[in-house]
Amino acid sequence: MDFMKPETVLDLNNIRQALQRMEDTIIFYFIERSQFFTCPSVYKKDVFPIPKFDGSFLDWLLSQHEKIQSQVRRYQAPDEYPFFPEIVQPSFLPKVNYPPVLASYADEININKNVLKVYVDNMVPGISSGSGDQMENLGSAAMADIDALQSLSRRIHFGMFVAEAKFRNETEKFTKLIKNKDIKGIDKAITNTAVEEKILKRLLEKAKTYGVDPTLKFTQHIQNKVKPEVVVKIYKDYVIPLTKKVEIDYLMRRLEDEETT
Ligand SMILES: O=C(O)C(=O)C[C@]1(C(=O)O)C=C[C@@H](O)C=C1
Repeated sequence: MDFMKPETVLDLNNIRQALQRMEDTIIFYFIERSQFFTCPSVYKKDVFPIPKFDGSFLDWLLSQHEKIQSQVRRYQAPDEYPFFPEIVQPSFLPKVNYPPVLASYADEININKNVLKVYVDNMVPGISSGSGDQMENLGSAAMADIDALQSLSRRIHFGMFVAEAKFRNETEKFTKLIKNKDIKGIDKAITNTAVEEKILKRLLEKAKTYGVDPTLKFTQHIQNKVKPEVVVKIYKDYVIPLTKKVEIDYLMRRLEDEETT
């Protein structure tokens, strides 16, 4: 996939390959996060006296990262969406002229608030090595969170490329569904159960393999760094449904944008 060549970005096979590659990244970041306890203090507001900031320690650290990363053009890339759009800064680097692939409103579709919430509430408890705070590891846990969150966000917002490719492949069918505001119909049209099942099967194998020291593979009582069933459940309950939400949010507005059609 090459963002300078739109035809490669709108090929559903290429998009699925990119999503498949992201599974590796996400599993490895979960493995990194699994070294630490849940560390609830990282996610609660007003635990630490952060100067001039209203939010949790993670909100602060992530927003500071985004502030810097925006200055090296991270959020100009069509596949990157910030958690704190209000903090994004202009870059001193020259602008990259990405050829438009997505509709002009794509930047307005940002479900990172949902991503952050399900990550903290539903993913962290499953991947952490224990419950409670480890005061000496708060920074390390939050840094691992940032990596995991950014890779999850990229995966989920990739739904827009999937949606655009599907719209172009079956423009008439989607135009009708969108005109009728038929959300259920759109949901059905974008769902491919066979693809989802394949993803979940592959994740189970990947999590089993990546989470074990290969030199211990043939010993008894091997311990996975992250429970493979937890990774599968996270994808089944949150990652895939949120990707579909992005696809639907994007498609519902697709007729606003005549130019890209
Ligand atoms: O590959 C697709 O067709 C997608 O829409 C992506 C995805 C996913 O999140 O992986 C979501 C919905 C489909 O049912 C299958 C897979």
